[in-house]
Amino acid sequence: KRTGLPLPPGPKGYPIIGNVFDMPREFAWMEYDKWFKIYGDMVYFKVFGQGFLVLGSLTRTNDILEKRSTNYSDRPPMPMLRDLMGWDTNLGFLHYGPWWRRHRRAFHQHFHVGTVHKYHHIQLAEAHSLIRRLYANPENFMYHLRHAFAAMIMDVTYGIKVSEANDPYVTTAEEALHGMSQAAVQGRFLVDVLPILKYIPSWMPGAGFKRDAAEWKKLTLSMAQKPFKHVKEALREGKAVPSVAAALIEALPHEDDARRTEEEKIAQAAAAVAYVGGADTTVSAAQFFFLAMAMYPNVQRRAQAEIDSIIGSNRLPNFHDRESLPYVNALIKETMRWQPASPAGTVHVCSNDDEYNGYIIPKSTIVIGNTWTILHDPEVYPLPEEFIPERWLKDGKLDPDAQNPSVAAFGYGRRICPGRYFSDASLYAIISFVLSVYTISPPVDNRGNTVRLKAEVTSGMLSAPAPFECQIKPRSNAAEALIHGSETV
Ligand code: HEM
Repeated sequence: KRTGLPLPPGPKGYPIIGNVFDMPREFAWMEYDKWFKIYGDMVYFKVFGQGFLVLGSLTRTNDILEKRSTNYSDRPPMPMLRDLMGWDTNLGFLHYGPWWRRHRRAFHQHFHVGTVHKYHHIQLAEAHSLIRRLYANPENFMYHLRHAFAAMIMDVTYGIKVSEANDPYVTTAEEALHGMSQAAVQGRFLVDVLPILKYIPSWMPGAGFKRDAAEWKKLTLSMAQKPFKHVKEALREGKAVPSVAAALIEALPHEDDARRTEEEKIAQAAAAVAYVGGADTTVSAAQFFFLAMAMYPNVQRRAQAEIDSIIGSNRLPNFHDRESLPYVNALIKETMRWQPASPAGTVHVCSNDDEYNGYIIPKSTIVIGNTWTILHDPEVYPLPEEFIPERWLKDGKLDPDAQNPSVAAFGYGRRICPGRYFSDASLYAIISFVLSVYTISPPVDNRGNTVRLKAEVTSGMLSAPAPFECQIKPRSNAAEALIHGSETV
């Protein structure tokens, strides 16, 4: 209140505890969506003195998170994750500043829009393995999608071909990610509210969180160190295959150089974050695609008709075909919009007191861009709950004026997802292959009736479809031949 300006509007709270009872515990993005209808498109609330500002329109995210991004690109302190569980080198959690910038640069040089084409052959090969696995066990499609993305990212990042099941690198990464998602739930660990607790000895009663954190930390470190070490050794023995980690290691200063240790730390972290950033998000988007196909058969038929007319049934799609498949591209955009994997984005922090539109936004306010609301704005996307790829098309082509889901789906400002181009290509490979050879349909019950599927999602930091069943059947004999064939590109 130093400037005399008011705080933005929001639910009235109690002294000291603030809005602790209003703060949504589950499906926060839906709750915020309701608040915008009451308080307007920016809502401020406090929990134990910590201010939160939730933004509910593209105008607000553009004005605040994009145009003022120098002041809104920090992350909150996360004592449990960062100080105790070893996630302090993760680009996504780093405080904004020169150290973050160095990590971001290291990552960006291997995942920017002009370079991701180098990984297309890996993405196509893994999409092919996916359609083979779907043939063998279609009921495990959710798992197969996870495996497909893990295989893509491990090959691209480390040149490691993961095994079909129980791969040690993948198992460690998945366990580390599980620990991270547990600790990322706001309010789950008291140490995140009272950071001083991180100093209490592990043996003390009530310090169970420290013992848990120590176990999780082993996984976090192992996830980053082991595959990186593998590449270092392969390089030393002259056996390394091209990979992001190999390129990062080869660009390091000489072993005797004083800068080496620090640069190597950055290289190791930049490689590891690819799995962390991409796994849950891209996989969730691919799973939503399966759900959409099972719910919207006409959309699926139209996409398949396009593929059949452009590609025929004697080969699988490749990246050269992409421009000629506007409907498939529209379908990918609609997947990102319909059920965004990150519906409440990732929190940003305001570094210095700011004034905006007659309001004060105090330093340290946690700012949330509510992606769900932006991508479900009925003025921009009529019937937002429905899956309608046609909304992205005009005269049979992608409509350049349609508001792209990437205005919100990948976050905002300087922290916008640097893996978005890789993710988009991964989804294209998976979606175009699956549509070419399979028909996805809803399950049937014991009496042979079709089960009506609904778009039910999980809650948490990220959103994925709640477990569902569907039928996945080859479209024809020619499709079966493609599934078992060896041709990919
Ligand atoms: C559907 C797929 C994906 C979605 C929806 C998604 C979404 C996001 C979001 C919302 C953020 C936070 C942005 C912000 O703070 O405003 C983010 C950050 C990040 N993403 Fe992604 N992402 C996806 C795929 C990927 C992939 C495949 C990778 C790696 C190859 C990746 C790597 C990262 C990294 C490293 C960050 C942290 C950036 C930073 O804090 O500076 N993401 N992503």
